[in-house]
Amino acid sequence: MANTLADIQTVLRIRPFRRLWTVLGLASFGDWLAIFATAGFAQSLFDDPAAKGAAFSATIVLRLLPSLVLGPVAGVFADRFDRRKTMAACDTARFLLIASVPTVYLVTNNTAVTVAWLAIAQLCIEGAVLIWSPAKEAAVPNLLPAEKYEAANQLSLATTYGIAPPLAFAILAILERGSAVWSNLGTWAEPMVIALYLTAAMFAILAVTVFFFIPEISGRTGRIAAKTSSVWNDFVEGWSYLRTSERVRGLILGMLGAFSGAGILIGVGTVYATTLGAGEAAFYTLAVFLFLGLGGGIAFGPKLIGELSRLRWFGMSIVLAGAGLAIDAVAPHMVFSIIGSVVIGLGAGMAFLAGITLLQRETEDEIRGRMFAFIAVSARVILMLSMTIAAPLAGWQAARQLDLGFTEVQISMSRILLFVAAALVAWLGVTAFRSMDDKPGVPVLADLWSSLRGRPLSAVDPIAGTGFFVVFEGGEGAGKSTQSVKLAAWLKLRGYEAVLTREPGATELGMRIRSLVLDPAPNTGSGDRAPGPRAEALLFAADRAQHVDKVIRPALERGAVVVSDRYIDSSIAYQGSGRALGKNEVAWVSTWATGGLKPDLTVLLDVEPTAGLHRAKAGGDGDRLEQEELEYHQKVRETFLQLAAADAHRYLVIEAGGTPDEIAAKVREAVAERLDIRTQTTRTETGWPGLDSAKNDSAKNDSAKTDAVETDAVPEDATPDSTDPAKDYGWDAVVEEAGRP
Ligand SMILES: Nc1ncnc2c1ncn2[C@@H]1O[C@H](COP(=O)(O)OP(=O)(O)OP(=O)(O)O)[C@@H](O)[C@H]1O
Ligand SMILES: Cc1cn([C@H]2C[C@H](O)[C@@H](COP(=O)(O)O)O2)c(=O)[nH]c1=O
Repeated sequence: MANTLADIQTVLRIRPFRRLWTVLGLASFGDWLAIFATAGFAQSLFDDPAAKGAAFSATIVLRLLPSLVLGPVAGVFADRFDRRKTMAACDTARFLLIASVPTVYLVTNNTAVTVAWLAIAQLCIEGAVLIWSPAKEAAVPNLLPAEKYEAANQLSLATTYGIAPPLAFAILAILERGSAVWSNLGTWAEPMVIALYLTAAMFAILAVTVFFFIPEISGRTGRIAAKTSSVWNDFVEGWSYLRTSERVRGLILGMLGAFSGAGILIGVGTVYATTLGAGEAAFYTLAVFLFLGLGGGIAFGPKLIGELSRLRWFGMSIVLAGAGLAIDAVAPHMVFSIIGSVVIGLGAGMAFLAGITLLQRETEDEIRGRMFAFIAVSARVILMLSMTIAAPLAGWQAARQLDLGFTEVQISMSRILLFVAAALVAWLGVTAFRSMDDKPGVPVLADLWSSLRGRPLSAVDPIAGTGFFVVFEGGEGAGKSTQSVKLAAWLKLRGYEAVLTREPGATELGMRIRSLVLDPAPNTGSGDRAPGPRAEALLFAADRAQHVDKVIRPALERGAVVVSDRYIDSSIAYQGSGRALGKNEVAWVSTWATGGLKPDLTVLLDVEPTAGLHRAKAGGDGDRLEQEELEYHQKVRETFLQLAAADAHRYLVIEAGGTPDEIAAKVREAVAERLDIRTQTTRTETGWPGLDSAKNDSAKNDSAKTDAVETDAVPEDATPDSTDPAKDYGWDAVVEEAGRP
């Protein structure tokens, strides 16, 4: 998934996209030229410096205003009409409008008329942009396979924000510098007049290119031909879609959060820069680093995060931008502010790229235009609002010095606002993460770390049922089999469907694997019959994959309580640590093998290895692993204890020196407590007949519940299926245990 230059080359080899990308490049270039050429042209109409400044900002503001009026319906155009014709029509409109501005000036030679027309033209140009952009964004996915969207977006963003603006500025600079030469030719040769005609010509070329040379843009996967609903219905449909799609809502929320942070940052920027005591240029320096971070995030983000889920990446990037804002808020020195700005840029750039790509992927063709329009408009409104609120507030109240001992920090309103922005952005990032997470239950940092190394943790395969999964772990002879049987018998007697199982060897395939890995002294003949460490790890993982697929998952889906003698932790301890293959590596293989299935409770029976081995071997030689050195078993024990300490909630550690019945009582207590929690939360949704009947029984006779193991018989309908090795395992012992006086 991580993009390389090769991905970008592949994308450019797709002809319709290559043409659209060229169009996009020209359009962005034209847009930047149009913005600054019209603003520059407005300035040039006045001599007074104050009027010049006002004219410049007024033209920019005029461009933002239409989004408030036209914004809500702009996306409807993109979804309702042929996108190619919509784009060509908008380009034609931009050509005519931009060309009209210098023409009116040249024809009337009247400043008032020109200014009035300029204002009208500006409003209309922005209207055209508002309709053009969502049509373009929505068209991209129809020209490319989904896995190429990200590379295409990298290319588009780099063109729009990296190549087009400097080119536009360079053209304007050349025109200004050369004005001495061609201004003698007449008013028509004034730099900004030429710039506007040049821009207009660009849009004429675009209209022709889009209309005649990229027919694929018209090709829709949606239901354009059958559209009969009204514009109003389309508008309402866009809003309803937002309400129903949690992922798209999370995406939009996250993006708007990032824009509000950006607005506050821009609003307080200049005042904040003064608190750093780094001179006038501080603001511009920070802006440069912010944009460097932004470009870095867009260009290298996908490569950096490797295989991380894009849905997770989006939320994380926004939180990263929030962290950057927090760094800026507390930075005692310009160097820290620069670091903060780079971090903000990185986070924002990656969030922007991930956001656009995900929106293209997650939204259906017929609604996509409205979603892009919604983002474009809301982003503008939020940017304007946060800037206008933050800017005047930033200067309110003088800054105070805070002495930290090693350095002094200025506490000012601008820093407080930055902190508010940081908290807001981080909160929205977390909210977006939660509502979009495609790997619930998979630890975030471990997933990030594994993804950076090219091995993302697998998403947990969901389980439909409400079963409960208990695992016994521990070294050799710790008493796992003894306790598994006792627990299964106790559960059966309470009316649960208890499935007693083990690793390795709970399935037919597993039995074969068991003899492959455990049979002692296989080093006969060529001497390579004993599995090497990696083969051993993979054999245990293969046994586990089969075990989960054929025994554990189906049982949990039925609502049974699964009691397993060993599971993943044994691999982590014996192969990861004992064989020194790496605990994380081995855990990753097993997580993949099991689809991320974790036990609800792991009972670790901790036994000193010498004592355990003595019990387990019972005078014999033991299996291949039991024959390992004592040091090996010490490492195994330590690893089990470390695993338990790292997740205390999921583990019950019992010192295995007590009598079997004492240990069994502790296990029962822990299981009963957890099963009660489970039933309280899930019973009304799904029911759990076994448990319900047990509960009813216990309501009738509470004392019978505690004495059940001693007095009840194993229910008849719980007879195991003799063709299934998992059910055969230990069954006789369970029956015997249940009938024990
Ligand atoms: N609490 C205990 N105290 C003393 N002996 C015990 C205890 N629990 C089990 N044993 C005995 O120790 C031996 C090994 O017990 P068990 O098979 O249950 O252990 P295990 O952990 O499953 O062993 P393995 O690792 O070989 O599978 C058996 O003979 C059993 O009767
Ligand atoms: C699941 C699993 C097991 N082992 C080892 C641990 C024991 O030595 C044997 C199993 O014997 P038991 O009498 O059935 O307990 O296999 C392992 O090394 N890795 C594993 O993942």
